[in-house]
Amino acid sequence: MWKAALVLGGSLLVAIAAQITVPFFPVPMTLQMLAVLVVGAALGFRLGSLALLAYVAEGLMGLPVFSKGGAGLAHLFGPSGGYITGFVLAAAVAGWVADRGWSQRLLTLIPGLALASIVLYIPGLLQLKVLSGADWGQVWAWGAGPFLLGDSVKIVLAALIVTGGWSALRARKR
Ligand SMILES: O=C(O)CCCC[C@@H]1SC[C@@H]2NC(=O)N[C@@H]21
Repeated sequence: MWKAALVLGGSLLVAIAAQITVPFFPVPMTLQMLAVLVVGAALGFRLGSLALLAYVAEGLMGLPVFSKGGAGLAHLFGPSGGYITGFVLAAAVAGWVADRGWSQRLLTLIPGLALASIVLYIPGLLQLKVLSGADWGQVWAWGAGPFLLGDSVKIVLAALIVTGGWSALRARKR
């Protein structure tokens, strides 16, 4: 029961983060990546992946959980939809990293979350490339360049939130 609550709670966190946007074209700046990394690293591979699969299922059922209240197959296969596929993969990688005990220390979690973020970008950029037919320079300028600095901050923030959360839990148990 509590596992279902964690999965649904994780998907809700990503849905809320999707509504905090800065309108870049054709891919918006959002807080989803921060939420995805926190959910994956906090819940681990199995529950983290399930939370993001639940998120995608909610969007496909018509709930306005994607960026700017988006939903449905058209959004998933639209210009920013590849990143949504990437979110599932990134949560899985962040969870895999956590399952190895690397979410206890910033020194191991930050590189792990950076790897998850690279994995997130692969389907995002590939889908943008296929849909737009633009050259890779343009795809990079639309889909990666404007976000690299902000997303680096999100990686560090996510690592601070997760390691801080575990420290607080350990302190309470003592
Ligand atoms: O439409 C959606 O719901 C997905 C939006 C994806 C936005 C991507 S995630 C990686 C990069 N960082 C951002 O802040 N925006 C893009």
